[in-house]
This record gives sequence, structure tokens and C-alpha cells, in this order.
Amino acid sequence: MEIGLPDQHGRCQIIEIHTTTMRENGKLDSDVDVSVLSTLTKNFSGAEIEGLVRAAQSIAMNRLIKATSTVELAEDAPEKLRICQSDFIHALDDVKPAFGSSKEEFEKYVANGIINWGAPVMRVLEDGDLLVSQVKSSHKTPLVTVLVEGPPGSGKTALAAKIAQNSDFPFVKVCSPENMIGFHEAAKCQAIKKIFDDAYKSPLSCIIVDDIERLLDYKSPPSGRKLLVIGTTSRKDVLQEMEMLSVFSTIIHVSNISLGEHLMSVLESLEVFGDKELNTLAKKTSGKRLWMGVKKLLVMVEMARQMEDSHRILNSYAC
Ligand SMILES: Nc1ncnc2c1ncn2[C@@H]1O[C@H](COP(=O)(O)OP(=O)(O)OP(=O)(O)O)[C@@H](O)[C@H]1O
Repeated sequence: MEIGLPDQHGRCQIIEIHTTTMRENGKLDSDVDVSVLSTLTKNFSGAEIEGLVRAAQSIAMNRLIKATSTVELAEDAPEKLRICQSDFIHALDDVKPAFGSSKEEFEKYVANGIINWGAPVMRVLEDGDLLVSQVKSSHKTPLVTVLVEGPPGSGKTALAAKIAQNSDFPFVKVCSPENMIGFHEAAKCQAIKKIFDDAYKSPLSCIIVDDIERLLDYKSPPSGRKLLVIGTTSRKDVLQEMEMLSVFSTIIHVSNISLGEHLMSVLESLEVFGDKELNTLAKKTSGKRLWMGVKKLLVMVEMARQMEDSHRILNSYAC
């Protein structure tokens, strides 16, 4: 029999249980807010919450250690000991749930932020938010699958990661071939299976399968669990040939930058070029058809940043 992870109400109760003795002995500071802690411990199991309380306790104890040649507690430590909200917040840096989302991992995929350069970007994020609401509220669609497709470097992974971050689902993971370099086929299958099995333990999950044509196979979540799978691909044609497009409920297209005004929107937001340079670039690109992925554009702008002012505008335009 599998016991699921506690919901917010359950987490409140578990925190209350593990802090009862401290509270009764006057060791729990009045600033400790159990309901805030329960929102910060999404996807923690009961044992992990207990570990968090113990970690907060030892952080509070560490404040009372005397810095002499030996490690000893101050004489008045028992009276002074108070476990505060900040001790729990610090403990959250160390105690992480086994099932959950890694903030650091997601930041890596949106390393350069999301520049809102025009309607195509807004549309992708809005469509993504709609799908997230569908997964949250609909009882009829426990599994929603979406393919985010577009040219190489158009920003598919970053936009998929942004949709997943915005979802605020307790379990959010990226399944990427980049994290499986050197794995033999069986190990790859094991790693993918583990991500999906972990997701099925959480009531609401989102998995990004990056470059999905290189990894694929999933089943429906068990009853009571809901899952959003966001696949990304630059090779929609390959998926079409393999008759795999029908696996997805929806397809969201990510565009390259194709208009001068969208290009200018990116350049202005990066604050690399001065007004004069921007004006020159705006004149040269106005009304022209362009075709460039945001990923490549950001690399070029970084190169331009390293150049002398007089060279960089010429160089940027030439690219
Ligand atoms: N509007 C935007 N949309 C997407 N990415 C953006 C945007 N603005 C800035 N970026 C940045 O551009 C980069 C896009 O790279 P990303 O890897 O997501 O592209 P990709 O299409 O998945 O690439 P590949 O085809 O190589 O898989 C990221 O570093 C992201 O932070």
C-alpha cells in the first residue's frame, strides 16, 4: 500500500505535532507561523518535516555555542534557547524533499530570463497558463500533454520551464537527454521511469521532456493524480513521421524573431547599446524580414558587449 504525501492541512498538523513539546516548554518563538511553513514544505513527507524541525532546532542551538578552545554551550543556553521562524527558513536550505522541484535546476533553463519581445512570446505563456489551469481544475483530464515546438534555439526549453515555474505545482522536473549523457539505454529508461514514478506520488505534477524525439514513453497517472507533460522539439517533422504527434493534446508553436520591431524590443531590454546605436539598428532593420532564434541573438549581443562601441553595431548588423 502506498501512502501519499501530506497536503497542506496534513503538513500543518505534522509540524504542530513535532513542535508541541518545544511550544509547551516555551522554546518556540511566537514568530513561528505554522501555516507559512506548511506552504514552504510542499512535497515534504512526514519524516522530512520531522527532519526540518530537528534541523531548525540545531540551528537555534548553534547560536548558543560559546566560541572558546572547546565547544560548549553557554551556561544560560537552556533559558535562552528559542527556535524562531528564521531557523526554519535556514533549515529549508538544507532539508530538501526527495520528491519535488529543484529551483536551481529551473533557473539554469531560464538562465537569461524571458525577454517579452512581442505577441508570439505572450501567446506561448498564455497558452501554457491555460493548460496549467486545465490540469488544476478539470477532473476529466488527469493527463494533459503539450508539445512546444519551434526552430532550434527559438527558446522552447526556456518557455517550457517558465510555464512549469508559473504553474506552482508541487512536483516539477525536467527530463533532459543532456542529463543522461553516457547512460546506456537501460539506465536512460530507468532515469525516465523514476521521474514519472516520482511525479505520480504528487497530486499535481509537471514534467518537461526536453528534445522529446530523443526520449519518449509515458503512461497515464494513477487515479487522483494529475500530470502535465510538456515536451519540446525542434523536429516536429520527425515526430510526425513517427506518427507520434497524436500523443499530444495540444501543440504550442515557438517562433523565431522575424520582425525588426521584435528584434529591437530584445536589444532595448538588454541595455547593451546606446540610443544612437539602437536608432541606427532600428533604421537598418525596419520593414525587413528577419529569422533568428533568441538563443543565438543573446550570444551575439554578449559578443557585441565585449567589443569597442564603434565596431559592435557594424558587427551586430552583419550577423
Ligand atoms: N522570449 C524568450 N523566449 C525564450 N527564451 C528566451 C527569451 N528571452 C530570453 N531567452 C533566453 O534564451 C535562451 C533560449 O534557449 P533555449 O535552450 O530555451 O532554446 P531552445 O529552443 O530550447 O534551444 P535548442 O533548440 O538548442 O534546444 C535561454 O537562455 C533563455 O533564458
